[in-house]
Amino acid sequence: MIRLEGVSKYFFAGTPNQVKALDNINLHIRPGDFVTVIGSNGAGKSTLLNVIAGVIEVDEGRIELDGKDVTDQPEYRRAGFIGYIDQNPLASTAADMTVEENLAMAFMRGKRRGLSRAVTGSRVMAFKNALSQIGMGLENRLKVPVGTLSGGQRQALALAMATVVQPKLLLLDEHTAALDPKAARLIMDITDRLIRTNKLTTLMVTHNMEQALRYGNRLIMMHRGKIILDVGPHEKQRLSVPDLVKRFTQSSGDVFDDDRVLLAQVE
Ligand SMILES: Nc1ncnc2c1ncn2[C@@H]1O[C@H](COP(=O)(O)OP(=O)(O)OP(=O)(O)O)[C@@H](O)[C@H]1O
Repeated sequence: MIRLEGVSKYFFAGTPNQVKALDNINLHIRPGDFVTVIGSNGAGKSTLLNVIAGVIEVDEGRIELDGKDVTDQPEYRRAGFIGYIDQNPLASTAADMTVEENLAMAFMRGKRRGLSRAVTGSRVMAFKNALSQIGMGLENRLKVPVGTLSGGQRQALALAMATVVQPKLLLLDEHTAALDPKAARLIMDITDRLIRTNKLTTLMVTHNMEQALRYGNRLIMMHRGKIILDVGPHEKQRLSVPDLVKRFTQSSGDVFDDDRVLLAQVE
């Protein structure tokens, strides 16, 4: 489904501040995989999602989606088949547009027609259907400006937008991190249900190790631009948070230094 071969990404290349954010990444994600991604500060997790989405160009290596080389494909072309949500509810939805206009925009992603033709009767049915899967009653608030919704409702809408047209791949970059704990749990439950029901192939970055262990069928851990741990469903089920911290130290030779990750365990 998605395959990364020898992918590297540098920032400030050729300067004293050069950072190798991705260091020869090889990764194969199979259809229906729900992969959680965890790692230390600046490990390269967001960069990994960004190169897959086409937001950032790679310096070395290639990216294949469904056997097709998409390495040089721009972000707007990939947006037609990749859903992407980051942690900022203000960025994932447009405040001055209504719920249905936001969905219309998402529905038109990767298609050629103009936005003006987007909100039609049959599409409203599709929007209502996507929103009712979320289960927050937003299907009854289609005309409401998104700026009046809570952060949790906006991330729920972002999930509906990312899935109103079934994406080949869903990328989630700490999409619950900016929410209060109750809203974060709700959005995570909705996310898990959507992924299972629609069998969505998903890559989810989280700073919460418990979340990384509880959800998905595979877990990868990153450190300094490399994947240092890749565990499948059976091993993942048996791992605890202290096991993960220990495995990090064994694989990296470093001490786990991300306070957010460690503090998240007592949320
Ligand atoms: N646009 C950029 N310009 C320069 N350096 C960048 C840029 N984006 C990321 N980096 C650097 O690349 C490295 C990887 O960053 P990235 O954001 O991918 O890590 P991360 O694992 O998501 O970190 P965190 O969990 O702390 O958000 C870091 O050293 C970071 O400072």
